[in-house]
Amino acid sequence: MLIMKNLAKVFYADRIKTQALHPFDLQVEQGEFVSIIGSSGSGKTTFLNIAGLLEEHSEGVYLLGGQDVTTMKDKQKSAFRNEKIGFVFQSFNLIPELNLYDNVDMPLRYRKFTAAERDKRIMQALEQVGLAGRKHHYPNQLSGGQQQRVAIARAIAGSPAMILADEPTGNLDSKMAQGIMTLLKDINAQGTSIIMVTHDNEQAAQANRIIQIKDGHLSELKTLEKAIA
Ligand SMILES: Nc1ncnc2c1ncn2[C@@H]1O[C@H](COP(=O)(O)OP(=O)(O)OP(=O)(O)O)[C@@H](O)[C@H]1O
Repeated sequence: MLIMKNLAKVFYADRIKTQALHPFDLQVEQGEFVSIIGSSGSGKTTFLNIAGLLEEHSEGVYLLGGQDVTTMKDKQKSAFRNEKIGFVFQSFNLIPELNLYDNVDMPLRYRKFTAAERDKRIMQALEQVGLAGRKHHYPNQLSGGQQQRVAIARAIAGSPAMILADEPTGNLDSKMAQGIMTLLKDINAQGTSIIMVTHDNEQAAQANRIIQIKDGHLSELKTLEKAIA
């Protein structure tokens, strides 16, 4: 589903070159749950931004769903991103002026769904995260864990092939965090691939695969002990 070959990223700022990601190969199949770990500045966000088509890679090939994203024009890329990828962020990124229903509707507005199809998708997504009864509520009327559930509903409503989650439980206490992990695992069990950046080794261990990034070098870990050592 996701194929990266010899992919690398270099930033130039003030004539300083930063090799944020050294060339690497990675393949993620449909239905896999991959966690990404690594210390601050190692390149995790850069990786996620490239995977999410928010940033361009400097070298190599990136195929998503069999399509080469390197050659896509901006408009085509945005539409492709909206269709294929759901995003979940540490700080939820809900729109405070919109109720839950309209927040989940946001990415669907850019798709060719009828109003009835959108309504069905919004309600199904809110039901899956257990918040259908609160569709008229606003984000500030919810706990952090509930807000993240709405963000997850927004991410899944368009039936993406893949969810990219950047520290999805970073702002939550451990009980709420495990609730979010359980929800992500349920969504993954239904076939959606998930790539999740986390600082939490226990959470990382709940994925099928663990990728560690160290100073821009990606490596796959067989066990988490290696990551902790
Ligand atoms: N726009 C940019 N311009 C120049 N350098 C950048 C840019 N974005 C990131 N970098 C550099 O690339 C490297 C990787 O950064 P990145 O944000 O991907 O790390 P990270 O692992 O996500 O860190 P954290 O856990 O602190 O969020 C760092 O050295 C960073 O300074």
